[in-house]
Amino acid sequence: MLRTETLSCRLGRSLILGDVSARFAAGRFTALVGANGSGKSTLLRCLMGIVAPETGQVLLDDRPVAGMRRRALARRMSYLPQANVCPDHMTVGELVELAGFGRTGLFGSVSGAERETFRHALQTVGLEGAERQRVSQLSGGQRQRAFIAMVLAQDTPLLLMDEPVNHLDLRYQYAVLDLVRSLVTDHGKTLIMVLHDLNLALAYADDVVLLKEGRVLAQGQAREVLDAPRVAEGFGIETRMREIEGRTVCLPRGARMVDLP
Ligand SMILES: Nc1ncnc2c1ncn2[C@@H]1O[C@H](COP(=O)(O)OP(=O)(O)OP(=O)(O)O)[C@@H](O)[C@H]1O
Repeated sequence: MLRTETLSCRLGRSLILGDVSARFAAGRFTALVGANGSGKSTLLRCLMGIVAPETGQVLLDDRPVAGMRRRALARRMSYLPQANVCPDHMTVGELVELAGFGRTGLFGSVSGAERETFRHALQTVGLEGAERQRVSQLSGGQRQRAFIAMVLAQDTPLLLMDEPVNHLDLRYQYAVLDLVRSLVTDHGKTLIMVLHDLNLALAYADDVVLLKEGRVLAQGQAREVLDAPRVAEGFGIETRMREIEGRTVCLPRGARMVDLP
C-alpha cells in the first residue's frame, strides 16, 4: 500500500499541499480528482519521490520512499507525467524499450519475453507496426498513446498516471481504461490516476481521493465520495447524480442542455 502521512509541500514560496494523509490501497484503482490547481500533479510527483515534501512523508509498504534507491523504486512504480517529452529523433520502438531500464539498467540487453511485453503494450494502444516512426511526428493523441505504452511495458506493480486519456479519442480512452482496469482486477496491480472526468472515475475507479486547494476534502469508495454536495464543495458546481443501469452518473444541473424530444 502507498500512503502519505501529514504531507505538506512547498513550491517556491507557495504551500501547494497541506497535511495530506492519503491512502492508495494495493490492488485497487484510485482516481485522484479535484479542480485545476488543487495539487493533483504535485501529489503524484511527491508519491514518486520527484518532489520532496516539506513535512510528512510518503510510505510504500510502510517504508519511506525518500530512502529508497531510484532503480529499486523504478521496479515497483512507473509514472506517466502530464506533459511528456523525448528527444526529437526518438522512435516509438526506442521509447517503449526505455521501459526495460528499471529491470536491466540502461545498457542491459532486451530478452525475448520483454520484446513480447513491448509488442503487447504497443498493440494495446493501437501503435503496433509504428515502431520505426518518430514520436515527434505523431499526432498529440498518438504521442500520448506511445507514452502510455512505455509505462504499460514497464510492468510494475504500481502505476501512477497523470491525466493519461485527456487527448485521446473515445475509442482509446475506453481501450486504455479497460486495459488498466483489467490490470487491477485480473493482475492485482495498483493504479493511481489523475482523472478530470468524474463519470470515468465513477465507471472505472474503486476509490477516489478528492483534493481541494492542496488538502484532502474526502477519500474512500468512488460512489460514496462523489455525491452532489462533495462535488459542489470540491468544484464549485451544481450537479445531480442519477442511477442509470445500476451505475451512478454525474450530470450538470442548471446548465443549458439540449431539450429532449
Ligand atoms: N514549479 C512550481 N512552482 C510554483 N508553483 C507551482 C509549480 N508547479 C505548480 N505550481 C502551483 O501548484 C498548484 C497546484 O498545481 P498542480 O499542477 O499540482 O495542480 P493540479 O490539480 O494537477 O492542476 P490541473 O488540474 O490544472 O492539472 C497550482 O496553483 C500551481 O500554480
